[in-house]
Amino acid sequence: MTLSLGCIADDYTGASDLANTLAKEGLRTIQTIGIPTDDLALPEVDAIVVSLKIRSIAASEAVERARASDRWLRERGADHVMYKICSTFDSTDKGNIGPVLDSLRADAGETTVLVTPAFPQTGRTVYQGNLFVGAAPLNESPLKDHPLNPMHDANLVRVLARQSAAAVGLVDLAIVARGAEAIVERLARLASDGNGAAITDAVFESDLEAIGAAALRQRLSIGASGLGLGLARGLIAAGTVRRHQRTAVYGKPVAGPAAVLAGSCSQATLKQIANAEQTMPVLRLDPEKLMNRRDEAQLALDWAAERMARTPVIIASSSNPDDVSRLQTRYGRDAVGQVIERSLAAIAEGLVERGVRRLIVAGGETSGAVVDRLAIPAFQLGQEIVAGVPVLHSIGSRHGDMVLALKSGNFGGESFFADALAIMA
Ligand SMILES: Nc1ncnc2c1ncn2[C@@H]1O[C@H](COP(=O)(O)OP(=O)(O)OP(=O)(O)O)[C@@H](O)[C@H]1O
Ligand SMILES: O=C(O)[C@@H](O)C(=O)CO
Repeated sequence: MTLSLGCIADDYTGASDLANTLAKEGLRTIQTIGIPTDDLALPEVDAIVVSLKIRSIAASEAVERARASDRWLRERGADHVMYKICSTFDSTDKGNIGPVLDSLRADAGETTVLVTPAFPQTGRTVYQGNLFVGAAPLNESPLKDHPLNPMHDANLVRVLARQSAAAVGLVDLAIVARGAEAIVERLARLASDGNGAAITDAVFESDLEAIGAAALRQRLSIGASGLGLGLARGLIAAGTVRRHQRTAVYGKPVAGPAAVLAGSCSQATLKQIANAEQTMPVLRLDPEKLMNRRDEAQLALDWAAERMARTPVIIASSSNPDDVSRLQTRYGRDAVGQVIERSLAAIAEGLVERGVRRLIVAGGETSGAVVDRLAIPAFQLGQEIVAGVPVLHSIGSRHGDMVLALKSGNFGGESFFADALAIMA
């Protein structure tokens, strides 16, 4: 297999979002969970998205895993590697976007790396280096209350400069609007001024096409799904990849009970849970009890077992920002995140042991914990449910064929869970 594009995603929902975009644009794409073992049979593809769970771990470990994935992808022929970050630039002053950028840039021998989290389809745009979520600057959006990485600054030039060892410049919209050549010239100028990265404005898909064409002149780029769209269109326009029709469904339909697990505390997920509560049973886990009682997961499984032969069930730890911060003050942010992720992963395993084969998970960290526990090695891309969330068909799962949807916390409309279950039926 010779890859035309290699991608490394810093979380699993982000990986399926990017893989969905690439598949939609005509690239044969699969999502792997980490670096696959040599014995995993993979189909012939144009792009692989290696999913890592490195958004919120120690920077040194994130760097090590990203570098190993980068080496693996390049050994399989990928000339260009995209590092997929969140469209809301989820990170802290310690990283991990800056440290990973610095190390991948050094490995690729690049001078100034193009960075853009813009993804206009989901309302993420960048202007004068400032990230907007819909109409709100990042620091006024719900991301200001994120449980792991609250975002308090919309100016990404500043945000990235705090994380990266190198200086950070800007390719502004006026330059992007002039096209790929103008972007390449600006990057060369920023390189000669000593910048290691360039936040790049983008508002419309045409901006992303110019950005993709410019990025492909280099060996590395960093961004969200919008950048993936630009790279895919650039590869097809250059004739490097032939456009393939997306195959919507692989294999036989998967039967068996369906369940939803939610660990995301985003406003979008909270609304989706409230909406689903009108039509299906929802178990709201008590996070305080999850922190203290070992049998809480077992109780949730007993609750689900009584219902899931008749109806899909939802089990959620999600709370509003005030409750999240109370819990974190009491037990510490990392401890809370990890204990709840572990509990939801244990519940996922118990559900699958009881026959669940269709599973929706809300939240990137939560999805990482669940998919790791289920030890699913890779996914084929199925139908798109909403922008950024595809149906995923397991490859090589020890539980037999499964279909999953890994929903980024902020994605999807209020009826997402019912809509997804209908498509996954
Ligand atoms: N009630 C709660 N109180 C505090 N933390 C919680 C609670 N429920 C879940 N968590 C933790 O909050 C974090 C949510 O992160 P996760 O990545 O799953 O969702 P998200 O950030 O909304 O999604 P995405 O990364 O896809 O945007 C997880 O670490 C989870 O364990
Ligand atoms: O880019 C996004 O917003 C998502 O794919 C994501 O990474 C959320 O975890």
